[in-house]
Amino acid sequence: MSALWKAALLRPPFATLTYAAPASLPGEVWRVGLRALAPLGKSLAAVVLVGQEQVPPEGCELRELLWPLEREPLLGQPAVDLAASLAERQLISVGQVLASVIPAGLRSAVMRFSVTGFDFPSVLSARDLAAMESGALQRLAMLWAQGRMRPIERSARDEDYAILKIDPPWPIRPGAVRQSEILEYLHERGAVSKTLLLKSLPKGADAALRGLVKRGLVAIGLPPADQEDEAACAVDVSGPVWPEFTVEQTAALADMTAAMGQRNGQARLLYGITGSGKTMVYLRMAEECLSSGRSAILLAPEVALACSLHRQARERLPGWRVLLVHGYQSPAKRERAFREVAAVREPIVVVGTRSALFLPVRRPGLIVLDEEHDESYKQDERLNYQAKEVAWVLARQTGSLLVLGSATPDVKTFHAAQNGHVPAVRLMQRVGESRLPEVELVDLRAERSSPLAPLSVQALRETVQAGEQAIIMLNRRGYAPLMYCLDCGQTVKCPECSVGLTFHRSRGRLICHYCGHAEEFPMPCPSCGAANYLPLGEGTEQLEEVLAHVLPPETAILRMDRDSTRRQERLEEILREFSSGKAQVLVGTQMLSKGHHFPGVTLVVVADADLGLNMPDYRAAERTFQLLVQVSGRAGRGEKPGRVLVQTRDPGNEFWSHVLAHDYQAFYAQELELRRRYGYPPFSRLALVRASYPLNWEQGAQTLAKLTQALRDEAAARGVRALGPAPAPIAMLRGRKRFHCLLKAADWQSLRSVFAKAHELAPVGGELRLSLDLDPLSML
Ligand SMILES: Nc1ncnc2c1ncn2[C@@H]1O[C@H](COP(=O)(O)OP(=O)(O)OP(=O)(O)O)[C@@H](O)[C@H]1O
Ligand SMILES: [Zn+2]
Repeated sequence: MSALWKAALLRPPFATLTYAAPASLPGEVWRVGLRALAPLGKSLAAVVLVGQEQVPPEGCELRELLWPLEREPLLGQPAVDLAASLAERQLISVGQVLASVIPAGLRSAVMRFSVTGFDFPSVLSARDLAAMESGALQRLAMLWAQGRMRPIERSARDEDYAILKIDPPWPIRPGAVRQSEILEYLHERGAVSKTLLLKSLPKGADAALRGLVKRGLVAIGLPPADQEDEAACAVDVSGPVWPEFTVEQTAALADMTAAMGQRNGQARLLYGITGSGKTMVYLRMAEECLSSGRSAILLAPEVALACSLHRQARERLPGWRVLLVHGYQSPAKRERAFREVAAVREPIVVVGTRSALFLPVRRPGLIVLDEEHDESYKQDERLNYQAKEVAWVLARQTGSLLVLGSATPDVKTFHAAQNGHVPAVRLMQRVGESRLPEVELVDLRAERSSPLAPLSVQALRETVQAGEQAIIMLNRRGYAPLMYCLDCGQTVKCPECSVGLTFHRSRGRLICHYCGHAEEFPMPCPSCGAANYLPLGEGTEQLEEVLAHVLPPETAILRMDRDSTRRQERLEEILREFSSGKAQVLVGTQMLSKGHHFPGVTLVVVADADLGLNMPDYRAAERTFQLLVQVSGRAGRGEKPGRVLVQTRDPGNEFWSHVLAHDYQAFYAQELELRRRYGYPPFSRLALVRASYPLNWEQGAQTLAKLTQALRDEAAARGVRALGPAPAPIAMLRGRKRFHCLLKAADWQSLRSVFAKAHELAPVGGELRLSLDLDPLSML
């Protein structure tokens, strides 16, 4: 009997089906990770071979694979194993995982082959093959073996992108509705493919777009992320000059290099304070790894940080191939990267964001996750995963070393380090002369009207007058988070979500930060029709305005938040202007806390440190601590010492003492005690079942009640604690009512079983959406 293969479908229903290898081709052709054409119903589908099978399926006809889509498998065994393990964890099929990680162009069954020999036409399509008799297929197989039949690779075509060139307010006629629509659209989403843009907007957008291009408001071309990569690759790199490593760096390198050399899948926590030279250690490790003949994967939580890491890697590792891969690149670019990684045989360096873990890197030896505590390592849309876990699985499967680096490790990671599961390597000194800054609390309670206390204003003035730089962080964009109507006492809410609309003054709009709903402002109050508003609270836009008032008039102030950096060039411009010292003051959201190295900064002000602390979330304290340490770490990185002012309305809170002392370990000890007391991770496994249904769905309450019962019964039977379902903190989002049920258990398996069972018992109609978030990061 011919061999049987398990093949994962790369399109719905994403099932794994068993096929027989056809007699026409020799058995060696078929290998794990190979893409192939397989018959499915009356059509053809692209599949990935995920393993062999011993027993034929019962009760259905066994069909044969048609033809391989490539000579060498696109995916190696590690990539297939990784997909399989993630599928198991997320209760989905391998095909679903593979379909999410393989670029679209490589999932298609529409395929052609070039053929030379016998009397075949020179080009054969997949359909032609499907229609052939076995004799013809056998002749083709001879050509395939001789390399005279090849798949025709459709090289991924670069699409034209529409790119916004100017920030609002835009110089267009008030009546230019179409143009305004295009500009708003691009401002909301960043660069998008021209085809998608025109498809999403009403007719007539084409002409309007041409008008905008002519006037220089919009450009058509490669997306900025692709341009950036090209620019970095054009940089002329000279030989690496490694600095002399510090004693701590040397010890860290020695330990981790030894662990990497054992090739048995170990992990290390690189716990190093801000500015202690962690990045330098990663790069040196990468060089070591490449020299030993294996590839290195270096991940950063955000695109801007990945770009910066990529530049440094290119500088330090000349002569090696260094690839940048992240989610803002165009599909064509990502497809090329995927093919390139699959094809190269020599060791390479892949730098990127979380999705880069799924590239089919052949022989990884080192996987680094910088800023491992960052929440961006978890993906919650489409395919759910936590990159840290995926990386850990990959490291064990491939015998690589996993390095998790942070100044403020995830409490769970540090707990694992304390228990000896993930040995910790420490860098407790800053490199060179720089010292950690002094942190002081500023009591904001007496302050009624200004977002800045007199002490902070004074410090800012002194800094600017001394020719030094300051950073002010306020983790809320826009002008004011709430618009309060003085006549009726209501605040303006999003019609689709149970949250207030944020006033964005420069755009003249009220915007929902959750769904993007926008209203022109000024407008009459939706409740009473008056127009007598009081903006409540402050956002970065307002803070920028306040600063312009209180600082000397010649002070140059920059703002960095999601609104001011919609255009990637603008983000780089801001970073450049600030690092070059052209501007003295940088205001922004948590975006500015991460990774950037500004040696001229001597003062950091945290405008509202209480913001994150009061979130309804067991991780609120951890998240706030991490943010404050990161942003404090931006001060005093040069020769001059730094100062950090933390403004709070709750100065008595014990939490601050750890921030003032930069004492991660004291914070950790206190936090761990709380987690133990309330049974939160790392002392339990947590999952959030999210359910939602449309506001006007009549069977909603009843269906939810059934689900609730099923969840509770199953949880009780398995010793899992179930809290809820209760309305979510954001009880309505995009017109859907939302409910949460928090599950706590000792192990992941029981959580999964409870969810699976509930799913089964309470059949989910089309209207009720149900999802399982394992180890949730956000409880909103
Ligand atoms: N051994 C060394 N000698 C001299 N300079 C060094 C050394 N190691 C690192 N540096 C420099 O010190 C600065 C900070 O190093 P690096 O960016 O690696 O720190 P980090 O720990 O990653 O900081 P953060 O966590 O704040 O991002 C960089 O400019 C880097 O080039
Ligand atoms: Zn909304």
